[in-house]
Amino acid sequence: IQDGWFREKPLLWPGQALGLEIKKVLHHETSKYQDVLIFESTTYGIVLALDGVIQCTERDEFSYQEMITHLPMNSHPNPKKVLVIGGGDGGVLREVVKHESVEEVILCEIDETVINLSKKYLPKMSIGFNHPKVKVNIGDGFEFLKSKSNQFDVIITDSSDPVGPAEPLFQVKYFELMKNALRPGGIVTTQGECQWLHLHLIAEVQEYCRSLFPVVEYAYTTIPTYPSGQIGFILCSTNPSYNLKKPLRRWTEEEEAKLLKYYNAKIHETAFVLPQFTINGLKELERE
Ligand SMILES: NCCCN[C@H]1CC[C@H](N)CC1
Repeated sequence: IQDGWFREKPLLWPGQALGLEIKKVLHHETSKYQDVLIFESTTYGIVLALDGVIQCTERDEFSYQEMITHLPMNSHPNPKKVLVIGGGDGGVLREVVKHESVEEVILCEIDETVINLSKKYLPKMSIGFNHPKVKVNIGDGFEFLKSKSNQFDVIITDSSDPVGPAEPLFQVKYFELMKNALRPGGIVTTQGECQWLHLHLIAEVQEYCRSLFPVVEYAYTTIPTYPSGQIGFILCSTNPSYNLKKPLRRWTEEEEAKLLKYYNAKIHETAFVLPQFTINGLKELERE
């Protein structure tokens, strides 16, 4: 923070940094795991930053929360039991319970401070915690999964970046644990970083996911306050017949207008359409 601006730490995006003008700093503390900053910006509403990296802003969070949730959920025929790893701001929970089929959603977040501060300062996201179908478990998602098998239809890993507390959530062992925790026909989706910045990481994660799942796809969404204005998702399906790229289920256009601000059945499909540099880049990296 300097002269009234927050400048993002170039954690995994060297040489660039998004700036947001600060109206008021609301809270700043060091939790057990990370530096937690919440400030009111002049143009993006309230902002949550962890270790100097923007996690969500009120103005554009819906893009990420809706896409990371509805891409897998609408690719599954009847998702009843859902697990969210991370997601301490509550935004993904708010989206998961929009699906009638859901009977229970468990959220496993390592840092309780993030949940408590989201409940205090991010009510439009933390509203996700106030639903009867929601159960919260404070702990390490990696450890949580070790004792789970054949339990979930969809697992969503809504994590920060692979530096700091979320680092283990990008390793092959973690994907093996998620696969084991899925019911037959289950689907996994993880925060998959950005095609403008992280093709190496995307190629590496896709490679070991392909050794575990018959279907592995990368999709992305546009979101102004994430590095390079985009964020991707890696989706893995245990059922080879699922074509993740077309929604198996969908809301009507009227329902979409009422329920959603970013996702819809058409954008579900276009999210998987990649620019040539990404197609070429991932192919070259796979050959290495
Ligand atoms: N619900 C919080 C989403 C966190 N997602 C990540 C935050 C940090 C970004 N560099 C990448 C996405």
